Amino acid sequence: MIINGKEISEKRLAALKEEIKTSGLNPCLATVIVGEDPASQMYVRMKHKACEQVGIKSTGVVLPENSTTKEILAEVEKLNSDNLIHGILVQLPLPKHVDTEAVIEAVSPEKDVDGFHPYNTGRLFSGMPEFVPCTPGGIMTLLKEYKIETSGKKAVVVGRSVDVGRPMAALLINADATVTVCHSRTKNLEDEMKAADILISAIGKAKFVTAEMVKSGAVVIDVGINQDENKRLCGDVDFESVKDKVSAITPVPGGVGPMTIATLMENTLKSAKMHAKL
Ligand SMILES: Nc1nc2c(c(=O)[nH]1)N[C@@H](CN(C=O)c1ccc(C(=O)N[C@@H](CCC(=O)O)C(=O)O)cc1)CN2
Ligand SMILES: [Mg+2]
Repeated sequence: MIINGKEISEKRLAALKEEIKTSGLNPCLATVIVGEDPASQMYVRMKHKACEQVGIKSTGVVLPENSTTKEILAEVEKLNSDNLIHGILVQLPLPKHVDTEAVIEAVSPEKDVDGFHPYNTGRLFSGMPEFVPCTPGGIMTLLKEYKIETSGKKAVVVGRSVDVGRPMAALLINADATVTVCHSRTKNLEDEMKAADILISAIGKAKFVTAEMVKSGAVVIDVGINQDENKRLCGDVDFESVKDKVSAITPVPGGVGPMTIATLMENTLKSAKMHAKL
C-alpha cells in the first residue's frame, strides 16, 4: 500500500477550512525567513498558500542573510507581543552564523506552532503534548488515518534531530510503541532497521534504504528530502526496490511533506483557540 500524504493533507485542510469558517476565530500565522535559500523560500510560500486555502491570515517577515542573532530576536519579540498573531514560525535552517537555539527559545511557547521550543519538547517527552513538531505530528496523523497499529510494535527511528528524530521517538513512545533511535554512531544500523515493524527514516541520504535493510511487511515512512543523480527530488528510501516488500510506504514527493504543512495549519488553529480562552 502506498500512503498518500497529499490526499490526507487535502482532506485535513478541507476539514480545517470548514472548522475555521464556523469558529468565529481569526487565526493568524507569522513566518520569519532569513536569507534567500530557494528551498526555504518555497516552503514558506507553501505555508502562506495553505493559510490562504484554509482561511488563516498570514504575515511574513523577510530578513537579509547577514542579519545578526540580535536583529532576529528583536523581530521575534515584536511578533510575541502582537496580540493579533497566534502562531510564529522561524523557517529553518538559519544561516550558520546565527544562534539557532537562542532564536528557537525566543519564540513564545504559546505561539510556538513548530513545537521546537524546549517547553513544548519537554511537554511532549512528559506525555503532555501541546504543540507537536509538524513533521512527526503529520506522520502520526498518517499512521492513524491508515489505521496502522503502533501499540506494542517495534519502531525504529533513524535520525536524532531536534525537529524530527527526537520528537518522532517521543510520539511513538506516547503511542505505546517500543522505540529505538539510531544515528551516525549506531553500530549494526542495518540489523536495527531490519528488526523494525515501523521504520522512520530521517537520514538525509538519497535512496540509502534498500530492500535488504527492511523487514518483509514493515511500514516504511520516508522523511528524506534529497536529490537523486538527475537532481530530482527523492527520499531516503529506494522506493522502487522497497515498495513491493513492505505493507505500507510513503512516497517522496507526496508522502510526509504535505502533512508537515497540514499539521502547521492545525497547530495554528489550536493556538488561536488557546488564545481565545486566555
Ligand atoms: N521552521 C521549520 N523549518 C523547517 C521545517 C519545519 O517544519 N519548520 N521542515 C522542513 C521543511 N518544510 C517545512 O518547513 C517542508 C518540507 C517539505 C514539504 C513538502 O511538502 N514537500 C513536498 C515536495 C515539495 C517539492 O516539490 O520540493 C513533498 O514532499 O511532497 C513541506 C514542508 C525544514 N525546515
Ligand atoms: Mg549555528
